[in-house]
Amino acid sequence: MSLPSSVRIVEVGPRDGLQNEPIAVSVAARIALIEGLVDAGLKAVEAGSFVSPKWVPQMADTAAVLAGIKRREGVRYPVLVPNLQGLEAAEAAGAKDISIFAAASESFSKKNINCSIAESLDRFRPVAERALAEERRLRGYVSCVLGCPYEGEIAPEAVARVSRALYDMGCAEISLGDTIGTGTPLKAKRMIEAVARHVPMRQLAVHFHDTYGQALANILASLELGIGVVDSSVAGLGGCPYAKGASGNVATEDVVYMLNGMGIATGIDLDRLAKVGRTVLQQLNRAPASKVAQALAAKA
Ligand SMILES: CC(C)(COP(=O)([O-])OP(=O)([O-])OC[C@H]1O[C@@H](n2cnc3c(N)ncnc32)[C@H](O)[C@@H]1OP(=O)([O-])[O-])[C@@H](O)C(=O)NCCC(=O)NCCSC(=O)C[C@@](C)(O)CC(=O)[O-]
Repeated sequence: MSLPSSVRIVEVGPRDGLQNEPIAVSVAARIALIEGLVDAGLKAVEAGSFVSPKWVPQMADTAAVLAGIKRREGVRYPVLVPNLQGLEAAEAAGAKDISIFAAASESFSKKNINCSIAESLDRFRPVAERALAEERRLRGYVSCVLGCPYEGEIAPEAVARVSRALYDMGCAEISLGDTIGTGTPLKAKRMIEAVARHVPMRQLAVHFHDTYGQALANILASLELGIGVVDSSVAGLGGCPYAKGASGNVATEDVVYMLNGMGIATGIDLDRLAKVGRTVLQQLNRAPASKVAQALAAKA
């Protein structure tokens, strides 16, 4: 079994986590969350999204969040944009890292961004061209890679087609999203193998939600294939407002604990991370989804 010596974690809590919370978190608290995560050692922290506030009100004020954080050398603060309007707002806010987001399921694409997959790719092409011309780093997301809340099973080839299209647009990294967390390890492996026939493995990231408790097993299976980038969310916050029943992303605490135990470096201080998680959970008035966070809280 071959495993990487280090894994790069992309923290998505301040975006994927908070976008689904019924309690709106203040700009000051969003800034403090991002700063706390960077203090804990995270080198990529998704800061928010420039989407329609009618669709996702929790992400309004992302410009104010970007204006408020002290940007640190060597840390990336990616933001999601769905169209040129979003890119313009991201440019004005000084975002250097842009993420575009498509889906492998037609129904999910329509529910999430109000257009078909083909229309979304046509919409993303000029966004990608402009972002790259401005020397911004581009990340692409593919949602519903292991199942769709509206269509059920999704064929690995459908995921590969959309991933390839995003790669051809110049995405430096493609994140494969198990939006509703229905994936299991062997299915995850088959899907990644199909995508890796079109996109180099080193440019793939995995993004598992933990709805069915399969995320860590899926991550381990992905690492065995050569994946080196994992998305996760502090305290297991998260979900997608357009994927009913989708629970949180895999908790960053759980991923770091597992990787620490396997001798795989992440550069993250688990105790500091868990503290950041406890603070945000207090603000949201919620219990942690993370088993590791619960265990550490019991000891704190
Ligand atoms: C894509 C649209 C905008 C289409 O929405 P639409 O209604 O078709 O857009 P439109 O172009 O017809 O414009 C309608 C209104 O939206 C405004 N608008 C248009 N664009 C923007 C923008 N960028 N920023 C701010 N406002 C915008 C526009 O100005 C107009 O305002 P009005 O004239 O009515 O006042 C909408 O569907 C949308 O914002 N969707 C975002 C949904 C979203 O953020 N979902 C969560 C992120 S994806 C995810 O979580 C999955 C992921 C990435 O984590 C991976 C995984 O786990 O699967």
